[in-house]
Amino acid sequence: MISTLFHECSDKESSKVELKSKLFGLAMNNMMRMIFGKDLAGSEGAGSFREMVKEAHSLLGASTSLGDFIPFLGWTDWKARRTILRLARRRDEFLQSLIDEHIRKMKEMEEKTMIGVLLELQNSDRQSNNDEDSMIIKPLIIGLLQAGTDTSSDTVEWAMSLLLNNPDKLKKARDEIDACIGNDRLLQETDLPNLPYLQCVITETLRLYPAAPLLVPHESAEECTVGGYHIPRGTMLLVNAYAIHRDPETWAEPERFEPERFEDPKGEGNKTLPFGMGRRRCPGEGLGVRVVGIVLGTMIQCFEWERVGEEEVDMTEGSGLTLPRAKPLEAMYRPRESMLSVLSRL
Ligand code: HEM
Repeated sequence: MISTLFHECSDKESSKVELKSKLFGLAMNNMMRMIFGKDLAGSEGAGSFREMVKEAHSLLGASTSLGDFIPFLGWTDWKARRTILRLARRRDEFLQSLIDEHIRKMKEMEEKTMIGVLLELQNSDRQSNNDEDSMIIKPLIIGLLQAGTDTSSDTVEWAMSLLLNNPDKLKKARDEIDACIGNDRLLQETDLPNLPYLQCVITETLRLYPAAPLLVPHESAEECTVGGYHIPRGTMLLVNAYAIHRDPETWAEPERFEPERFEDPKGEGNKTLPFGMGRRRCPGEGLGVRVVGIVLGTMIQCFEWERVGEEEVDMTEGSGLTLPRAKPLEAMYRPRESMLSVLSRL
């Protein structure tokens, strides 16, 4: 993405870029490379799969189904149910074609991929049959693509929006990167532990804009009491991370973007839960934090970023299972003079 941004802009003057589609494409390709060992950039399937992920997240938002709140009105959701089933079929066909292609090419492939390992396990288990395995492998991949793409890309987009509205924080993050890495090479994963302020920016972004604002709906396995409320078995439970993260009883000036609140481990400390908690906590947290750190850090390291106009970036939120921006982020950018030699080698 950095290389594309560099080659798409002019050397000296600022160019305008719409970041959402670029960031989502990057997250998607990243996951695809891990799962299938190949980059789907520009392929016909990749574009439509992106649309499918977006559509699924907007349909699966906990607040979009009336029947979840008033069960006898469940029939009013018939249209959404039909759309979800159609979407599931399309997604299934797309993934099946990738799995079939992988099986055909598997012998020639040198690198191990996640799908390769799963298919090998399938072959070594004589008890299994192909249909049953597809029923395990495909949902696993869908879960990863669904959970691991726009969560990361939306977080980078929100972080950049916040930084554009707070140029002093953007400068502070850039100064830290320059001091730690310099301008002779690109930021790498191993640099992240040495960039505490960048980490604070990410934590503060996830506090204000948690990628899954109501986490993922859970169901009580047993009858229980929570905060004095009786919860029958089988009740859908939503955790409002968004409200917890902005609770004025917990946070000083909760609406303010203040990465510094996480600098002091004894300060407001880690009272956020953007990845959930307990056994169903996000298993992709480590990967998500690294991907967001590398992408955001490299964007800050390589380019000067500015708002498109004088007015602040509009921070209106969209809806769905995840928390996208209502309008894709547009920004002005130009390569940093000091990074030109690194960028021109990409
Ligand atoms: C900034 C990035 C991310 C955020 C903020 C995030 C957040 C979350 C949250 C809030 C949950 C629900 C936890 C709960 O209900 O208690 C979740 C679940 C999940 N996440 Fe993430 N996630 C991110 C990245 C990823 C990545 C990169 C992957 C995969 C590679 C991933 C895979 C999953 C899976 C498979 C689940 C379902 C776990 C289960 O149901 O047991 N996530 N994530």
